[in-house]
Amino acid sequence: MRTAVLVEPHQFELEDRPRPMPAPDEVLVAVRDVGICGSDVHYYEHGRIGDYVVENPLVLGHESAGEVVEVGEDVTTHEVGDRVALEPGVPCRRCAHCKHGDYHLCEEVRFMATPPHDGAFTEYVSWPADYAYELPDGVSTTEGALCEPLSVGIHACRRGDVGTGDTVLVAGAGPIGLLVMEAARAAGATDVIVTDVVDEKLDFARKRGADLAVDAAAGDLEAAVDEYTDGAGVDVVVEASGAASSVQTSVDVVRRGGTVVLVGLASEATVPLDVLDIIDNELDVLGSFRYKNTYPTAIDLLAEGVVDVEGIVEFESTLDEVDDAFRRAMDPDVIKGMITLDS
Ligand SMILES: NC(=O)C1=CN([C@@H]2O[C@H](COP(=O)(O)OP(=O)(O)OC[C@H]3O[C@@H](n4cnc5c(N)ncnc54)[C@H](O)[C@@H]3O)[C@@H](O)[C@H]2O)C=CC1
Ligand SMILES: CC(=O)[C@H](N)C(=O)O
Repeated sequence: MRTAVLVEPHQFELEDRPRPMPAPDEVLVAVRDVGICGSDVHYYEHGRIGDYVVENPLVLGHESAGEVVEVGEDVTTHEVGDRVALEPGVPCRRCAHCKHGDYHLCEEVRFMATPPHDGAFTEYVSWPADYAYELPDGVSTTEGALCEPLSVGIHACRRGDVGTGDTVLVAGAGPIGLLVMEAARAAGATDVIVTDVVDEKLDFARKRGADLAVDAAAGDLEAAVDEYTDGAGVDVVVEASGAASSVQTSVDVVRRGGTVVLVGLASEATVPLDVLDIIDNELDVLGSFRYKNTYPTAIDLLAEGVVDVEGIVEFESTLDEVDDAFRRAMDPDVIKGMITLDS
């Protein structure tokens, strides 16, 4: 099977690898769509993300969906021909976190495209059946692949307890921020303010229904939020830019008693933060890491037409064009690229 392998930064090789055999509890999936995530681009450019270093050739891609072509002997839940979205992180199922229900915090998780685990830029993936979610008619495999970043948005909104009538500020209009916006609307937020520092991203957010889109670099964000909320501040901020300065700004624009959810991975591990602001205003400042139990929700929201994810895809390429696709995805103005396969 054709597989795009990152052999060193900025260099993919298309290899012919043996097709995997499904284990008894797995399904073999012919991959149809794989999103290019910011983390894939980061590994492509730098060969590492923090402590995760690409020491051996790695298959990238963790936002994937496809069609079941074979089922393991113990699998009773799936049939050949089912279209499925693959949840890319499979936990150990035995540790305290797994037993507590926080399987996304499992330290033994096997997460696609995170060294040393291969991802989905390949023709076939064999994956545990219970992490392969059937897509109903009407939900495309492109949407199935985008259940992954949508899940990040759903989990962040659950962490922030976003609810009916809330005003939510989303910092960063990349794919994650835009899908946080979708998840916040689905959770009942009536007002969504989006910030970015790139005009094209702000325009894109406006076109996708942001009530207010503000340039965070222009220096008047707090005033803009004050004006929009009559001085109250927003109920929830979801920080999805990863910009260090945006962490303090998030604390500045949330209302007293409100919640700040940190999703963006700040490039500097320590960021300045006025702790008195947090105490005096009794803020909840929470981390949000990946997701748990979100795929069924994401698929329901897509089936009901409550969220739009395909609208963030700006280009599609084939596996043979993976190098070009990654070069294109490196453009800061581009939101999302997809690799499509037709094996
Ligand atoms: N916690 C988690 O589980 C996950 C975290 N992430 C992180 O979430 C962040 C967002 O991911 P993507 O949307 O893929 O990244 P992205 O880089 O495509 O989007 C970030 C956006 O923030 C904008 N930005 C930069 N500085 C800003 C500022 N000061 N204020 C407002 N916006 C600003 C950029 O122009 C860009 O549009 C990244 O840091 C990523 O590593 C991504 C997936 C999962
Ligand atoms: C941080 C990322 O972008 C990636 N989706 C991951 O969950 O590791």
